[in-house]
Formats: sequence, C-alpha cells, structure tokens
Amino acid sequence: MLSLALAGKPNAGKSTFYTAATMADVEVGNYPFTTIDANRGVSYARTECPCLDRDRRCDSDNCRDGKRYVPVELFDVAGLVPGAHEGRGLGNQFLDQLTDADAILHVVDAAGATDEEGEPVEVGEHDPVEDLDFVEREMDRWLASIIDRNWETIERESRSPDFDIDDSLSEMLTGVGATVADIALVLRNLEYPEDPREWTDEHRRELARELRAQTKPMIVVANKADIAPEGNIERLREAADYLVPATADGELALRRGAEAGVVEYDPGDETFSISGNVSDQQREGLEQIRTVTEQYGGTGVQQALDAVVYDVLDQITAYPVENETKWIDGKGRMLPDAHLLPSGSTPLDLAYAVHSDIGEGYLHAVDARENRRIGEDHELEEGDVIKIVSTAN
Ligand SMILES: Nc1nc2c(ncn2[C@@H]2O[C@H](COP(=O)(O)OP(=O)(O)OP(=O)(O)O)[C@@H](O)[C@H]2O)c(=O)[nH]1
Repeated sequence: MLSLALAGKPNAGKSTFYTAATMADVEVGNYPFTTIDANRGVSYARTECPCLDRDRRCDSDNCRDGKRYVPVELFDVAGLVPGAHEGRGLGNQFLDQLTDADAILHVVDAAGATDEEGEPVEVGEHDPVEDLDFVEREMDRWLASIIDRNWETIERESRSPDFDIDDSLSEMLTGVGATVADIALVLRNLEYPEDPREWTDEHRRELARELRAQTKPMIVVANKADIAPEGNIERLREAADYLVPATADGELALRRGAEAGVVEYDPGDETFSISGNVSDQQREGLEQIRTVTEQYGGTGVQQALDAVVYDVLDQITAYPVENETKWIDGKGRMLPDAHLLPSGSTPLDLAYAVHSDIGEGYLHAVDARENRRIGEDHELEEGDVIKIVSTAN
C-alpha cells in the first residue's frame, strides 16, 4: 500500500487533517494495518469507479455511487520542529519515520496564526511563506547525517581493489528506503569524485538533497484557508511547487455531519448540503466552510490526497476480476478490489500486486472493458478492469 506522511509545524492542523482523512466511514477491508497506532491509519484516494459504465453500481463499501475510495496508508509525523535534525523537539525519531513514506503532505498554517515554532499568535502575524522550506531543510539535514554516519564504511570499502563508488553508494542508499531506480536517477544528476576521500561536505549535502527530491516528493497543504488573510494562499502558491488550499477543520465537520446524518457529503465532493436538523451555531459553522468549498472546489483534504497519489506519484487504479463479463470475483462481488500502480504498469505487475503466487503463475490477461486479450507488456490505464489468468487461480 502507498504510504503518505503528514508533516509540518506544530498547530498547523496535521492531527485534524489526519483525523478527518482516516475517519473509518468507508469499509477498510481486510488490510492488516487499519489502525497501527494513534498516528498511523488508512485513508483513501478518490477516483471514478468503472462501475459508472455499467447499469449497476458495485456493492463494495469502498464505492459510493461511482465514487471509488482506494486505500492508502497515512501517518502523522508529529513533533517536527525547526532544528529537529539536531534532536530538537521530538527530533530524529520522527524523521526516521519518513524512511518509508512514498510522499509527504506538508501542512502549512496559511492563516499565519502560529509563529515559526508553532506557538499560537494572532491571525496574519506570521508569514507562512517562511514555513515552506523547513520540512525539506530538516529532511535534507537528516539524510545528510545518515550519509555522514556511513561515510567511514564507504572509505573503508574504497581500499578494496574492486571498489566501485556507485555500488557502495547504492548499497548505502537502499538502507534509507531508496529503490534501485531512484538511486540510478540520483547518481546521474550528480557530479562527484570516484574517491570517497575526496568528497567534501558539500558533495554529501548535495547527495542528500537529490535523494530527498527523488524519493520524498511533497505537496503543500495550505490549511486554515477559512481564516487565511487575503492574499496568503496566492503568495504561498507562487512560492510552492504544488499547493492545495484546505480546511482540515471543515472536512472533519463535514464528515462528522455526514456520519450523524445531518449533512450530505462524500469526501472529495465539491460541495455539500444540510439535510437534517442543525442548531443555528452549527449552520453558521457549516456556512463558513462553504466559503472555502465554493472558492476552491472542496475542502481540499481529499483533493490533497488525490493530488499526491494521482499527480505527484503518478499512479493509476486497476481492478482485478475473476469474471470478465460480470466484473465480479469468485464470491459474486462486483469490482471488489482496486489496486494503485505506478503509471506504465503492466498486467503482470498487477498480477504480482494481487499476490506473488498469481504473478509467478501468470499466463495471460483479458481487458474486461474491451473484452480482448492483452499482452504481458501492455500498459494499463486508469480504471482498467482486468482478468488475470494464472496457474495459481
Ligand atoms: N480555522 C481553522 N483552524 C484549524 C483548521 N485545521 C485545524 N485547525 C485548528 O488548529 C489547531 C491545531 O490543529 P492540530 O490538528 O492539533 O495541529 P497539529 O499540526 O496536529 O499540531 P501538533 O499536534 O502540535 O503537531 C486546532 O485548534 C485546530 O482546531 C482549519 O482548517 N481552520
């Protein structure tokens, strides 16, 4: 499962985002780590379900009238403050959690209602643009410190006659969660001496920066958009590579309202309606959320998750089925599973994602939407419904 990390200053709204995004109001299925601990849970990316092309909707609780929610892991890296790499705040222990993150959602207090340390101040008192670089900076220093710690080993290895700097670096970097493909890209973008003893601190810092940029893509969630002073979001947008305005508080209120049956809203909807009895105060709160949903096309929480999964990580959703005409599994459930795969994945990749045995016994695949057999190296597309024929099923 993809793993997404929430990072940002204290009081930016990470816990609120996390609580809203992991509210178990859609079926979690039999994923082993529904709730691993208080800060790690299952959230969803939303996409259009292929059942929209059929005359009936699927029965899965992960599909609501064609809105399909595909599980991803979400965790909250609390306790990250400027200086964390030196052990400030809760320090390195929390940075270490980022090792297995596929991407990072950097939650920024766009209202400027917290200072650089995360202490509350008057709305607008702090300039949130100043907060943008801190997570990247802390991560770069954290990675640089891991590289520094391992440098002695690399220098020792360099005394061996068959020493190869690329091999040694690769071995070290797989230890921090980088794939072989990531490392190849990182090393291609750098110029560095063959002899590790000639490396300067700057070489190691550059390696850390490249590695972070390659393995930990990030989007900025400009939170508290409901109270952000005019112009803040636009200035943040200009300064950030990828930004989604949001109100985490608003999303939480809407999901709770929907659960209580007083609001009609599915996560990621652009708008909502009030359908039950609410107090004047609640109505006022909900109407305040509407100012954000109207301006930005939603609360931004689901939109941020979708942006990370589908834009930044460039994933597609594929649906394995056992019966290619009815799109059901062996138990008669329509489109029971959805798998996120990197764009460019093939039916064989999907087979392995379903189960390693299915991958190993792979014989061929059928595109159920087109009703034709497809080759092993055929590139899957978003929403593909695929029957895999394998000696294992
Ligand atoms: N106005 C407004 N307030 C928000 C929003 N999201 C969160 N808050 C408030 O901001 C404060 C901090 O939110 P938290 O979610 O606890 O922040 P955090 O980043 O998890 O903080 P730490 O746990 O200290 O790291 C709380 O009072 C929230 O209610 C929002 O969208 N709008």
